[in-house]
Amino acid sequence: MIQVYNVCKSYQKDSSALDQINLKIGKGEFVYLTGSSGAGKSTLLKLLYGGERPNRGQILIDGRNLTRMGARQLPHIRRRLGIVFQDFKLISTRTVFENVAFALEVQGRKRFEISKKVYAALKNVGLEHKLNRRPLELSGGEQQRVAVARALVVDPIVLLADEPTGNLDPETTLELMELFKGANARGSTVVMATHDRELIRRFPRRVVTLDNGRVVDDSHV
Ligand SMILES: Nc1ncnc2c1ncn2[C@@H]1O[C@H](COP(=O)(O)OP(=O)(O)OP(=O)(O)O)[C@@H](O)[C@H]1O
Repeated sequence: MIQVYNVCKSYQKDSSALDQINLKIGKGEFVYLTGSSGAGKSTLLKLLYGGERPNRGQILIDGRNLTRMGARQLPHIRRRLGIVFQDFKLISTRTVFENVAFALEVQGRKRFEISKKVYAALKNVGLEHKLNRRPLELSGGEQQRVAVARALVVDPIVLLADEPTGNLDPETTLELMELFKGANARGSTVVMATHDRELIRRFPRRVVTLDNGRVVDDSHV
């Protein structure tokens, strides 16, 4: 589902965020990306959804080469991905409902279907009673759950999540992991960046460890 070949990324001339990354992630896998702060986890996720472009190398998602796609083609593949950003990226002028609905509107889904799916996605994260609120009226953890609902509502082929449990209490973290496991069981390939060793211990899966922009370990725990 995800193929990364010899990928290098530098933001500045003399330092590299990612150096010669090679990675294959099969359809339906659940992979943690881990490593210390600055190791390159967010950068790798950004490359996987086309938010940044590599300086060298190729990235294929579902057989399609992201690195060869122009600005016009990229949104087509992105619509099939679910992305949970580290800073949520919710639209502050829109309600919770509208934020989640947006992902389906760009797919051209019918109104009735959108309402049904958005309500179900918000119920899934326990926020159906806040659908008319705006993001800034919610706590950090609630905003994160809206971001998760928005990512899952499209039944993504790939779910990319950057520290999705960062602002959550232990109980909500477990609930979120159940949501991710559910999406994975329904066929989404999951790649999740996390620092949380305890989480990995509780839900053991494949772990790719980055250090200084390189893959230093790739194992199943
Ligand atoms: N927009 C940017 N401009 C310049 N350098 C950047 C930029 N984004 C990241 N970097 C650098 O790239 C390297 C990798 O950063 P990245 O954010 O991918 O790490 P990370 O493993 O996700 O860290 P964290 O766990 O703290 O989120 C770091 O050295 C960082 O300073």
